[in-house]
Amino acid sequence: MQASLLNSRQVPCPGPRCSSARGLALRPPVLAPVHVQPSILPAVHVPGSKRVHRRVAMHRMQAQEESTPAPAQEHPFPEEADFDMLTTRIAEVTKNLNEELCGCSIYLVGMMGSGKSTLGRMLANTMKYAFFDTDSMLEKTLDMPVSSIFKDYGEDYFRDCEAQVLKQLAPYKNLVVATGGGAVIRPMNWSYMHSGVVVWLNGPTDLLAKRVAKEGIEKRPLLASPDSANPSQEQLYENAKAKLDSLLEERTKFYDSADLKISLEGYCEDAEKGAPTAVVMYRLLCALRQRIEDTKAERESRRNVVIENHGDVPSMRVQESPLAQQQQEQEQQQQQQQHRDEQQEQ
Ligand SMILES: Nc1ncnc2c1ncn2[C@@H]1O[C@H](COP(=O)(O)OP(=O)(O)O)[C@@H](O)[C@H]1O
Ligand SMILES: O=C(O)C1=C[C@@H](OP(=O)(O)O)[C@@H](O)[C@H](O)C1
Repeated sequence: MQASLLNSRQVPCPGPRCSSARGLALRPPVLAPVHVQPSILPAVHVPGSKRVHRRVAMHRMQAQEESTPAPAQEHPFPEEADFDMLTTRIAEVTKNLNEELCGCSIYLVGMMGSGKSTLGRMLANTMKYAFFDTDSMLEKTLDMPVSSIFKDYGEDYFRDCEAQVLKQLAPYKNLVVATGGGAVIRPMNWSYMHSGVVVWLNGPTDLLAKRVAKEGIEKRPLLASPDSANPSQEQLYENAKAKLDSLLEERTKFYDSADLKISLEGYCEDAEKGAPTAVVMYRLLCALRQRIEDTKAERESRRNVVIENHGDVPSMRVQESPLAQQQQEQEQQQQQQQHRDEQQEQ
């Protein structure tokens, strides 16, 4: 089965794109944001004999209702947090976030069961972004479940298709994309995902195994065990845990390349269930905001080069930024004060 690349004419030109690989949320707003409209979404041309060519449906899902209140937290909530407080905090941290991100897309990566699809929908809804799930896009395009794609065509073919989907999404802004757990293993996919911010949802494998065992592994062919046709819940969990452990070992080096790493761990009495989706989203939003603040401060503190035109030959001079100047002044004042204190002591 040969992989055919998507005809480039099918991908709307987004304008010049920054090729820098890391921290794209922080990239200066050189681009006019590209707002995704369902009607301009590209058709995904997947490789292989079927050559299915369909318009990709838009999935702007409603946020999943979180019925469980947030559990008591050590971090980020100092005290017992209730759902109202969490909602308020989420609203606070989301304020002006879109403008600051300049529509930068968010790519969720992580192992199976880490909640990429669940969180992705909620995040997209909160940020007023469009949501895409690469597995669902492939299933719709090929008109078959992920497990059948693996069974009938093999994992390589699935990975080729997955790469095509990511390539097609990369030019767009204002997206939350839930990727498949193995998308990270192809280096090329990183070049697509780094058109946005890549966020790793990182949780312990026993938590992930519990979730996928509960859900059933039909959607996740890599977790299927050849040993038993009708596995018990416990066998499902054990098989899933063993497989997830070995996959995580292989993949950690890839996940480590993400821009942000968000913990799924729960706290206190709900520890074994992991943090509720809304709490994970709050952590993610805080991390995004923090990254933006850090970058702003870093930019501010950089020296500016000033070209001066005194006479015939322009000369170049390095000028401190206002923030750096302020810091220098403060340091000077502190030194002077220290000097005065020392003199007084003598
Ligand atoms: N924060 C969470 N708390 C409890 N269950 C969750 C949470 N996030 C996801 N789940 C459940 O875990 C399972 C896997 O979630 P999913 O979003 O499909 O993960 P992924 O897309 O990463 O494979 C689903 O049954 C989902 O309802
Ligand atoms: O980890 C993986 O290699 C896979 C994860 C799955 O997606 P989820 O992570 O959404 O379960 C799906 O893409 C496929 O079964 C392969």
